[in-house]
Amino acid sequence: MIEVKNLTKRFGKQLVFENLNFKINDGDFISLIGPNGSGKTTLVKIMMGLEKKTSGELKIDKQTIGYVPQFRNIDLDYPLDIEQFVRLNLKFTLSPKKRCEDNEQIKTILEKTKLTEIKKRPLGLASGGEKQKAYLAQSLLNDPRILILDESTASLDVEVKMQLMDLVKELNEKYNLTVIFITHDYELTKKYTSRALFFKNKTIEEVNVSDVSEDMFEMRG
Ligand SMILES: Nc1ncnc2c1ncn2[C@@H]1O[C@H](COP(=O)(O)OP(=O)(O)OP(=O)(O)O)[C@@H](O)[C@H]1O
Repeated sequence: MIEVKNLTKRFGKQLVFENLNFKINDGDFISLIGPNGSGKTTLVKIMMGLEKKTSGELKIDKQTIGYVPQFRNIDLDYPLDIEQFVRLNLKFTLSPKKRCEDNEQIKTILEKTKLTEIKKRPLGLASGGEKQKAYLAQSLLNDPRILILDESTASLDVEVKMQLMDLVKELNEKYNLTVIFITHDYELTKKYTSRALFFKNKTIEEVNVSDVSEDMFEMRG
């Protein structure tokens, strides 16, 4: 569970948000929505221990967070294949036992993310959706209990977005994985998430997913 009490963040004199209060339960599929610059990324950075809070409380197990970034294209001549890319975050080891365990873990993750058949494909030649699946697979190393999708579906075709989200939903349901989905996508919010946290007036309020409307995503200013 993640528990936030009166969480406030300032950058110098700039107040990003104040007095955030919410709980996220294990297995929740949460969308984090709000206009540009409202503090979504800052909040997840604080959750991941990459940014300091100014005040308030945050209870979370930092060891168990996986992170999938926004899609960015990768050069055609990128040297690693999909499997090698997924293995990147493994710690180097000389222990044969640990190597065996790592290989098993990678095999399972490639199966979970439906990448087994294309694991030898050079990442640079993979489609946008396949690249995002490779990032998703990499984020599952070390068996995270919380998965943060930071606009991970942006710039993908509609069908590919849905495929990625179907896969994330499957992981959420099968393994009770908690998912926090930062998004500007109104339709994906409605279709996939069960709770929505909305940044408004420098704080957060929970809204019913059925009440989420397009104007909640509008650009600031
Ligand atoms: N390291 C930093 N130093 C100073 N200001 C920052 C820093 N990081 C973010 N900010 C500011 O904090 C505010 C919130 O930014 P943040 O990236 O969290 O918003 P966001 O809701 O994720 O926006 P977007 O939807 O555009 O990604 C912005 O005004 C931003 O300029």
